Amino acid sequence: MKISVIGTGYVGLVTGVCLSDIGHQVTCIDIDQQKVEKMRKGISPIFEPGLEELMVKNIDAERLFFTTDHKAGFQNAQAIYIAVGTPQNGDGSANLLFIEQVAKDIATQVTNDVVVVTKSTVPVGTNDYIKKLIQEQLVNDVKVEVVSNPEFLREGSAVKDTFYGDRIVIGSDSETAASLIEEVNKSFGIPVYKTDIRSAEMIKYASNAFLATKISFINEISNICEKTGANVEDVAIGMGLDQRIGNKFLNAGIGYGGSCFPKDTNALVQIAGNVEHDFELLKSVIKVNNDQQRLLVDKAINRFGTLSGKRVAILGLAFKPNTDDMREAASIKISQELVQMGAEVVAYDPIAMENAKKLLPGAIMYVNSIDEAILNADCAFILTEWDEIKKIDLSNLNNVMQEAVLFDGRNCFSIEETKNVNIEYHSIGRPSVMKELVVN
Ligand SMILES: NC(=O)C1=CN([C@@H]2O[C@H](COP(=O)(O)OP(=O)(O)OC[C@H]3O[C@@H](n4cnc5c(N)ncnc54)[C@H](O)[C@@H]3O)[C@@H](O)[C@H]2O)C=CC1
Ligand SMILES: O=C(O)[C@H]1O[C@H](OP(=O)(O)OP(=O)(O)OC[C@H]2O[C@@H](n3ccc(=O)[nH]c3=O)[C@H](O)[C@@H]2O)[C@H](O)[C@@H](O)[C@@H]1O
Repeated sequence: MKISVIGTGYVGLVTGVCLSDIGHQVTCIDIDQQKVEKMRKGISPIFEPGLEELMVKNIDAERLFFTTDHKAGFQNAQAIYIAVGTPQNGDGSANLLFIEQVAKDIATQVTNDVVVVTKSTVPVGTNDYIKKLIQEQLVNDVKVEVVSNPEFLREGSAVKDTFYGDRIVIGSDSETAASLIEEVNKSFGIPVYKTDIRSAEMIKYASNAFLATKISFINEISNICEKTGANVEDVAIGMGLDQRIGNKFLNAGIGYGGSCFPKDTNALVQIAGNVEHDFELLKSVIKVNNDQQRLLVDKAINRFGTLSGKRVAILGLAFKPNTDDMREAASIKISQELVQMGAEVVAYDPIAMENAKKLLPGAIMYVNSIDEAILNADCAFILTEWDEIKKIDLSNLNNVMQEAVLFDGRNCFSIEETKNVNIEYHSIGRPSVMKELVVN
């Protein structure tokens, strides 16, 4: 089938590439000329495992194309996917400016009957609004149907999630349009759940809000564990053995970040507010998350009294491993606080440093390895659980750091192994390990 995808970010590019890989003729459209030129050469503008290989394969097979020209990109397409950003407005609501522009692009430049598929995360009722905008501005005599097809992929495993996702949700008021999109996805072999448009839109927000709730819940439990002497990892394992609870998304840490949980939870509070529903539970989830992002800094202040003049190594900057995305990463707030307190901050991330430089305070020093970051440091903060960071040689810390004090926001190490190498180790929801004094 001939398909167009508008927007080549984490969702649009992965969707376009994977649809081409299952045999469709896909044209990806973006307004960013530089990005398009890169992608034409088979270079991915984002770091996403496995993506570039598939791009090259499908460009070579002449199934995958890139353009900045909407009209050319829409030519003969049976489905046009919308995958542009829906960032957060100042009040927390979703900003639909990119969506509105795309609706205009479609209305004015489509020349054949088409099904418009919304992948972007949009508030309940937005697909009806998109349909209205398109109908109002339509230039040619063509039939346009609208389908909601929310995306559930995770950054860092986006390609895998697209091929092996748990479900594909298709929301439509047209059986023909829904069937066409089911057909597009057939080769993925993933269970399809068809529903009405508004329910599909709500499934996306409810899913992200529920996952965020799970994280804030375990983070609250972790704070109580710290005060009562329990170990949150054992608690999470014990809880997760109950299949009604499940063992996923119970990793306590420094709170959720990323381009979606923070913005989508805020947007759902707004969506609820618009129909006079005060979503108290979700507001608490958001508050718990904001507080959790401060936790490591508080622990460090308790330990050192002041961080002024201390050399602090930050290991990991991205909001999660295997991505270069820095949007709403906990490292932003944490590094700002450290710099404000007068700490000398040295940071390392295997992939996200270039993006980090655009968002983090100018005073931060960036280095190219963990070893350089921890050299002579008074303490180290672990903010992202990259494999490389989980493999640090703990036994060497006493030799290279000023003081071997670790504040681990991702529980990368067991309490036992940190005791064995005699370092000071503060983690989340688990007892702190203090250094034993060795008397000669
Ligand atoms: N990032 C993620 O992991 C996920 C994101 N989502 C949702 O998917 C949507 C897209 O998210 P991302 O891929 O992260 O966005 P992004 O911000 O990475 O990419 C959006 C792209 O759209 C392009 N664009 C903007 N206006 C355009 C126009 N008129 N014509 C053509 N291209 C245009 C931009 O240049 C940019 O390349 C959002 O609604 C997000 O909430 C949903 C699931 C996962
Ligand atoms: O709508 C979206 O954009 C996407 O948002 C999340 O995906 P993503 O943000 O890429 O990454 P996650 O793996 O969900 O992690 C989000 C944040 O939660 C944190 N997290 C996750 C799991 C956990 O147990 N504990 C925890 O603190 C991670 O460190 C990270 O900061 C959802 O998992 C996807 O299903 C959804 O499509």
